[in-house]
Amino acid sequence: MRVIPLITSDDVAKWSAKYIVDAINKANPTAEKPFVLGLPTGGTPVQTYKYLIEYYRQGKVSFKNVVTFNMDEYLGLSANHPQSYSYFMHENLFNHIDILKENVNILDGMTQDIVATCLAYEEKIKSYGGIDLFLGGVGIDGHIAFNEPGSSLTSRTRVKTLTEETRVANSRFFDSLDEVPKYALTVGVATLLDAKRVMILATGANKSLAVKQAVEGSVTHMWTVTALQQHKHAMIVCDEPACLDLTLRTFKYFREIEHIDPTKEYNFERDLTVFAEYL
Ligand SMILES: N[C@@H]1[C@@H](O)[C@H](O)[C@@H](COP(=O)(O)O)O[C@@H]1O
Repeated sequence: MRVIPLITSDDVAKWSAKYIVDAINKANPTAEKPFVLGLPTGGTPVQTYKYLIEYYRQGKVSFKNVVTFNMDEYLGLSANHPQSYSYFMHENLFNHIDILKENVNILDGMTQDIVATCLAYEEKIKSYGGIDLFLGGVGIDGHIAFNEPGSSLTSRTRVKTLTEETRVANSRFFDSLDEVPKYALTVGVATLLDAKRVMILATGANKSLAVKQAVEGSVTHMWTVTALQQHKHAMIVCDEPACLDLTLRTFKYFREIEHIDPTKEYNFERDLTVFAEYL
């Protein structure tokens, strides 16, 4: 696993946006062979999306030949509900870039046939030859997408019951806790592990235990993010507060190999060139 312990949450956003842009450009996607990008919602990726929009506006990237699959959606919220993940994605990214409507895939929270919807999602991902890069966040309890503690590490897209902790954490986006849905559709841990690359963003001290488990803990379904230890190209990009629970040894080790020196300005261009083999 590659751990990139940056300084600020803005560094995390810059780093991840640059990585995504470079990956898309390097793939040189076409309509026949698009770049397939997995995407999350939540507070963490918002700044990354802002930088992606900026790159697009500067003409440094096009999303015309990019196909996206979002990782999850609340069950019972329609696409135009302001708290639905579909609404979030359009507001924060899709409405501001040149992605084609038909290339955006988000699970239907209003589906009448959950099993068929989830199965079709997996099939559609497969039809594109899999996901090239899955971007994700992490919950306080170490969940990825909505794979709550105890989720099977071999799970596929399905419906999940949300934990009280997740509902409380996500209630900040709703008027009250009662309004937070109790269920969600989500890609499974195995769906994530199938992606060619997975990049998890973690910012803020409330994510530090999850980061510790992900990097130093053992693989366990109680912290589903730990499954990434079994992935060939998994990355965790974090700010300093999110690293608070890492041992100093681990922290220094990754800082050193990633050339991150807090006394100097981080050179985003250089590092992505140095690590071009990862792209
Ligand atoms: N299903 C989402 C996850 O995909 C996200 O990673 C997590 C953390 O969100 P935030 O970035 O707001 O902390 O929240 C939700 O539970």
